[in-house]
Amino acid sequence: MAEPVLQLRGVTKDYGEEVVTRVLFGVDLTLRPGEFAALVGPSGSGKSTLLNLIGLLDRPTEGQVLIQGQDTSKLDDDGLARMRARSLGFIFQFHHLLGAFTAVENVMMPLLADQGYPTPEMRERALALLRAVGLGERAESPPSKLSGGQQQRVAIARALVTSPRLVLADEPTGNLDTGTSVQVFELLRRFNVEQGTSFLIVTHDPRLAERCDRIIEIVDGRIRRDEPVAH
Ligand SMILES: Nc1ncnc2c1ncn2[C@@H]1O[C@H](COP(=O)(O)OP(=O)(O)OP(=O)(O)O)[C@@H](O)[C@H]1O
Repeated sequence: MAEPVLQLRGVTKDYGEEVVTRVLFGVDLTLRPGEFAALVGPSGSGKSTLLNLIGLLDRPTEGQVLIQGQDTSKLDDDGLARMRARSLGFIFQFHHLLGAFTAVENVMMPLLADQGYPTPEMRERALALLRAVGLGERAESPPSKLSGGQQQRVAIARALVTSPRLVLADEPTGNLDTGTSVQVFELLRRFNVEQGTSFLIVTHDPRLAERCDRIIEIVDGRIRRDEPVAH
């Protein structure tokens, strides 16, 4: 069987120093290449905390996070940053596009972070992604001239420009109306099917969760349910 893109082994997370609060309790989770999974659960249950650990933005108190088989607890901060740039893509509820740059420049940013200076190939790659999300004509527009759904499509192009093996999406449609949400969601699904990219999508919307192949539910810092969705 193909190597998992993600493995969590006994991951716990505590916050605070004098008063310690445990928010994740020994979470085990495996995601395989091409999986399209929803992460659901009540507010405060630990979804964002878990996503931050998987995204290598924070370290677990105990346990291990393996990305493509590599134990990330062995990496220093530079190693984590490289792993993040090479293997992971991020999509947030609020897209965090940079207002002073055009759409295509925003999409190029993760490539720049890796290599340091822009090249014509980077621009071509970013344009190809913008065309793939239906925004080839808007490449030179600043984010402020785009609708909410268009801005989120630029953010998706930016997340995918490095061909990550795993994309982490935190409420990617939380800020959009229902029709636009479905369009944005279908776009993620298309990349999943066409490129085999794995997705882990935090959502509060049960209808969107039901469109995924697997639903992982977290309650009070523990996985309470993890099952496939019958389509
Ligand atoms: N930096 C922090 N310091 C202390 N406590 C924190 C910190 N971040 C989160 N928490 C606490 O950890 C728990 C889990 O929070 P988390 O943001 O992971 O939940 P969530 O499931 O993502 O919630 P929501 O759906 O509302 O975004 C909450 O009780 C929260 O108050």
